[in-house]
Amino acid sequence: MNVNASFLSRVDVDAAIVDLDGTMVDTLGDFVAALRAMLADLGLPTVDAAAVGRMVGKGSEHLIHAVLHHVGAPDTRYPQAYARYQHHYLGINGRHATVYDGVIAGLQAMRERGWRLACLTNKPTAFARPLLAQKGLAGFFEVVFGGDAFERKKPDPLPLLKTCEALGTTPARTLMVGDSSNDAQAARAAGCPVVLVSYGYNHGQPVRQVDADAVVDSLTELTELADGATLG
Ligand SMILES: O=C(O)COP(=O)(O)O
Ligand SMILES: [Mg+2]
Repeated sequence: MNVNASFLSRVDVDAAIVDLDGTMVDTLGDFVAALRAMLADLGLPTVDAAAVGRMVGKGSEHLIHAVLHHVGAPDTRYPQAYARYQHHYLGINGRHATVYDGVIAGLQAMRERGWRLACLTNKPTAFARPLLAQKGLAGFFEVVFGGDAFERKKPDPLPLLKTCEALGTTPARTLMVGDSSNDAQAARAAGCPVVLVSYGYNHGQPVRQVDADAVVDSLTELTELADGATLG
């Protein structure tokens, strides 16, 4: 269950930057529904959920290019596909999505420890904010940044550095909590410690192969590690 589980009891943490899709909310159903409606509008073949799960994580633009390629459609369909996807996603946002077990209690425990909290996702801000509000998560976060908030997205370190700046914290004391190699690579490059959850989307790859400080099965497990609990 744990990789270097003791590291959190040794690291001083002032803040956490928490990823959204695959970490706090299981949004695969939303992605699948919006993409299938988009493909139907374009007269293209449908996609299965497992394939979508391997393609999410790098923002809407990447996802749509990948899906068009997956169904054998030319990339010239991209502008129309993007417009239809935006339309459908905004319409169904949150309808096929559920908060993972342990998220609310985990975020509460982080706040009780005095950690400052930011949400940083590659999801467009216009999708992320209503989703957090709808799922009762918005109130935990001082700042929320989507994939369009900065010049570059995760795995680039820029969004993490900008989020630390917004929180007024140093990267070395700001924990990244995510579900994929995007989050881990961005954290390593920014100099943030990083913990990954075991249950999200990692481009179809085993999350334990990613270079991270720890892998946890829930956000409550993460806060137990931070309290120095012995797990293993
Ligand atoms: O929308 C995506 O591509 C994934 O977003 P995430 O950064 O919250 O995992
Ligand atoms: Mg994610």
